[in-house]
Amino acid sequence: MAGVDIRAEGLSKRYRLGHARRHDSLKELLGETLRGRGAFLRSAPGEGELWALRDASFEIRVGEIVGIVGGNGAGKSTLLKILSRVTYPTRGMVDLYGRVSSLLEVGTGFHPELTGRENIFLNSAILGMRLAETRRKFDEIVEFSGVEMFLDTPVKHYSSGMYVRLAFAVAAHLDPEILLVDEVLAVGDAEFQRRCLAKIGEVARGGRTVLIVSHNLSTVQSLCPRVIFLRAGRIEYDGEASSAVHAYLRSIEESSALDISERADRLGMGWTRIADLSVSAAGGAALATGAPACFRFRSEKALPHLSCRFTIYDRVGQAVVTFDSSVRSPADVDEPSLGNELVCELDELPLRPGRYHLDASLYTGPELQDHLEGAAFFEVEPGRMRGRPETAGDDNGSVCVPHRWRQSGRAATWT
Ligand SMILES: Nc1ncnc2c1ncn2[C@@H]1O[C@H](COP(=O)(O)OP(=O)(O)OP(=O)(O)O)[C@@H](O)[C@H]1O
Repeated sequence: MAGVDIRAEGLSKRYRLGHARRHDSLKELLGETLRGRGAFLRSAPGEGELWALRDASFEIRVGEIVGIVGGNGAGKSTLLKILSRVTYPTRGMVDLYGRVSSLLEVGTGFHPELTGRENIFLNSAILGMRLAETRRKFDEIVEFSGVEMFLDTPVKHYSSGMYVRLAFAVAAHLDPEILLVDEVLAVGDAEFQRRCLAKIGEVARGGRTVLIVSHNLSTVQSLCPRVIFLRAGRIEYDGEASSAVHAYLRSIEESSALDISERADRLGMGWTRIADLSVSAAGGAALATGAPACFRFRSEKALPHLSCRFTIYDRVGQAVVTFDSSVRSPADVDEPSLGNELVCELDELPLRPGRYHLDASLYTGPELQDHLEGAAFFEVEPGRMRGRPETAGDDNGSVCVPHRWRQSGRAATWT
């Protein structure tokens, strides 16, 4: 049996509240800016303390790829920060038996005044690589990062995307024995994310140990045979990926039963928040495939440039479709009487029968004001899409698209 790479025992981390939140790393500051995390969630009101992580114990064996999932504020980043020694546990201990390379403090080892080229060497040295080894990997790193053109530019002039790409390239190419990745991948474009995921898979197949924090449940399930689900700082489930994801989705569903205004697991600036939302069919009927459906969001305040974006997920957490009111169509209607309500209407609900949930966000311009995971759960009953009966999702996928067949006519006798 393979040896142990990481052993954590009773890891706990306490933060003091009521003080300005300190950013432990540049990535944290960068990440929060990029993801629009505002002060409202992060600086919890009042004095006191918060246990971001409570009594977490686990072992990770050499060569395992382990996903870490959990809602906002569940303690995922705190756990990775402790493992990478960016921060220390209040209680408990962790043993690491390999060279760690982490992508949570992207560019922590980067010096802003130094060029990309210089930073590759600096970071490699920090990670314990020999000069000759770095030289050997240099071209590969540069090629992967896609920042060749800016290699001799100080990284302080890099966009956040370039920064992250170079940091990922360095971390992933330095043959870390343990690679820790914290959602950083969300920053790059789709093509870069695909390459990162492929690289992570390659690192893992090479017998390395990988820990990935992600909100993307399909990515986690496709990459990680084992998943740890954290809830309010505790390990709620540690085991096979789909069971962990189910446990996580169940917990989101429990939260969604709360009154929306009582939910604290939200992100964003908080100048306004989602006060209420409903998913309904026409005339009080049940939601059904191919039938009209209406998604209604009420914001606490009607701020200028308010927009709403929501993504519907199927029962295994796979994103199915996203709607975004800031992307305009000539079919949109401006209706001042709606006040602080945003309504998304569908003439034909393109979802196969099954259970779904949605994550919803409010923006003012580009600024994220509020984000709720599992803001609503709903059931879609069997129905017809343009007269054609649609069967439940499962292996057939979750969406159905209006379409027609052209054929000789003989097949029609089957129905
Ligand atoms: N430096 C800090 N000072 C005070 N509180 C903090 C600090 N860092 C984290 N917290 C709090 O600890 C809790 C866990 O935070 P953490 O970032 O680990 O959660 P997470 O699961 O990674 O969340 P997310 O998915 O939103 O990134 C949260 O309530 C957070 O507000």
